[in-house]
Amino acid sequence: MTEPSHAHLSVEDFDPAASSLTGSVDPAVMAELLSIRSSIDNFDATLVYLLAERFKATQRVGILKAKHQLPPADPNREKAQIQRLRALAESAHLDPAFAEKFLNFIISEVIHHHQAISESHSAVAATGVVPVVSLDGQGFVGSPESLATDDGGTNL
Ligand SMILES: C=C(O[C@@H]1C=C(C(=O)O)C=C[C@H]1O)C(=O)O
Repeated sequence: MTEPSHAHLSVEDFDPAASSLTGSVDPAVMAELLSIRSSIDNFDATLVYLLAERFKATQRVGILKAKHQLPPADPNREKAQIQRLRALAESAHLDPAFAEKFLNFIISEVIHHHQAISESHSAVAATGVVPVVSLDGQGFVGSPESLATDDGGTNL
């Protein structure tokens, strides 16, 4: 049986030569394909790091909003961001519709995080015992003591 795609694997387990084409393609073509794929793998790694940093920043915004009872979403800010991203995409020869969809996808995830932070924050204010949802949505981090700090216990 093959591993389910969500099984926890470390970076070292990645096989850059994994392919459904192995053995059925001219070796020179395969070599060129693998060479281009190694750049794709670097881009994908960079995207993960960039997204992680962006979510760290938006988590700080979420904590600030929760502390000051501000709404999770800011539609006018989003409109301005989308206009800018569409213009940047055009100048970079990237499909602006794709850029908009991608940004909206990320923003909607951020808003979910902000709602969760806000709910945790209100619950802690009321009871002093509800922990904070982790950034990856896989569980909880922090405690009432850590929430007393500006970074929600994340050391941001
Ligand atoms: C991060 C913020 O919260 C939300 C998420 C945004 C984003 O991911 O860029 C933008 C606006 C808000 O709807 C913010 O208000 O700056």
